Amino acid sequence: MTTLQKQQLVVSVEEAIRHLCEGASPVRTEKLPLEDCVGRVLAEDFFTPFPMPPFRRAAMDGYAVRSQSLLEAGPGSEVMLKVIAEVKAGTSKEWAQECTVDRPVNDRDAVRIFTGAPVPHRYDTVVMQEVVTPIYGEDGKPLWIGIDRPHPAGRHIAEAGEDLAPGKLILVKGTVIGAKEMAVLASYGQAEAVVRSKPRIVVLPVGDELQEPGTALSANRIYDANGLVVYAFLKQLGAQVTRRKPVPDHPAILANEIRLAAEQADIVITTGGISVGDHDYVERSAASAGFEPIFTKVLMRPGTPTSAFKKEGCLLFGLSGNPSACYSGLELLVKPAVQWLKGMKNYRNQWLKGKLEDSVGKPCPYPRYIRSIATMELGVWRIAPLPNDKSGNIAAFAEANAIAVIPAGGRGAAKGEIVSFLLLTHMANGGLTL
Ligand SMILES: Nc1nc2c(c(=O)[nH]1)N[C@H]1C(S)=C(S)[C@@H](COP(=O)(O)OP(=O)(O)OC[C@H]3O[C@@H](n4cnc5c(N)ncnc54)[C@H](O)[C@@H]3O)O[C@H]1N2
Ligand code: MOO
Repeated sequence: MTTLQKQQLVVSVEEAIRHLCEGASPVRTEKLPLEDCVGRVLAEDFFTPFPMPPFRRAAMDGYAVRSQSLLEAGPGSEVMLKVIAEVKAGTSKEWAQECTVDRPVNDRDAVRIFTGAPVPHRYDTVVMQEVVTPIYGEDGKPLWIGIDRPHPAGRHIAEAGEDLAPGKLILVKGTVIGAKEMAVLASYGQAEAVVRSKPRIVVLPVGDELQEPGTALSANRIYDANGLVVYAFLKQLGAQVTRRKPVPDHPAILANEIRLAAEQADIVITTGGISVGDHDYVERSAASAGFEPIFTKVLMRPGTPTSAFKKEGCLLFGLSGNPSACYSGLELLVKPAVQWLKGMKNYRNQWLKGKLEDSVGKPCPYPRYIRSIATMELGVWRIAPLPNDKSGNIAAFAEANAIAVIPAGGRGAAKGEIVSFLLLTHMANGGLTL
């Protein structure tokens, strides 16, 4: 971190994320019914408590037989086996064993069996009913079966523990619980899981010019877009979000709002009022509310004035008021920090590589994060930069599905150059609305 002058703490995006995570710990944990754990982050490792499957079971509907009985079977020389019992899924293990107990080793017998039923110890293979010729009794049940081929031991049988041995670490803490993870937890009969609580976040849009949506727009004023942008973004990340009405450009009122928000939140996010203008009060009000700066300038454009502060267990982000810069701050900085607080092991953004479809001429002393459309063609990501991508505009970022990075320096980037990019948070690419 470079200290340019008092209170100007300049960081790169990577350094900003490191400082944010170093200064904050994952939030509280709670025990919840499994149904309420979708999208939550597991707070404890999960070790398998017993073998899976828990017993030796049939994987097909058919007949449990001894492979030895079929050694001489072949086309035209069927081996006939007597069907001595039937075992279906849910049958108690004891009953399945009892039904074949004390039979002479060489007897040619079989047990009618169904998928998921325990395989009696006597038998080492299951023959699918499609390859068996049954002779039925008066009750419609098979009395004898003819089989015209040998059958290797173990076929169509799932051995106890073949899927998972007991004591195996199968879900590590920090895993997000989705349908796949439910397969493990539910298969082991877990009714509850210990998960991280949702981070509590308060959003404070700042600016005298801002009006609430739904009111008639006065001259020279604008609607508060960022309040809802930040709210929606954080909901997609699975946070518990409260959106406040716009706060005026007034240092004492803003300091009080920040103080009140910090009492109820793990993160407070302001938008606007963070630059160098006479009426930009976020930094001063944050200090009055007892916050220490973590950084006050980020080497990125848009969103250079993005700042972060901390006070005890609370982080405060000062995002830019320009909607596109505000959104960049959310994707590049707020998202990894929120995911860290959620206790996610993969909290960092996943950067990909793609080929620029157009040159980007505008030189910039900082890395430029441009809104783009990323498409995959023949295994290669292609990045089309969107026109009119100004920090104060909304069209380009509303249309974009990616942010690509043009490296710092006077040159920009040429068409065909390989650049890093990030797919934007969206319901369709991993966001969660909870
Ligand atoms: N002399 C300088 N001026 C500026 C600099 C600079 O370095 N020197 N930096 C510029 C850059 S870069 C940015 S980004 C902006 C950031 O300004 P703030 O974060 O303080 O934001 P505001 O000035 O309050 O507002 C900027 C712009 O965004 C509109 N806005 C604000 N809040 C909302 C909202 N909730 N919804 C929609 N739009 C909003 C606001 O009306 C302004 O038009 O500073 C530059 N200035
Ligand atoms: O950093 Mo500002 O967001 O370029 O416009």
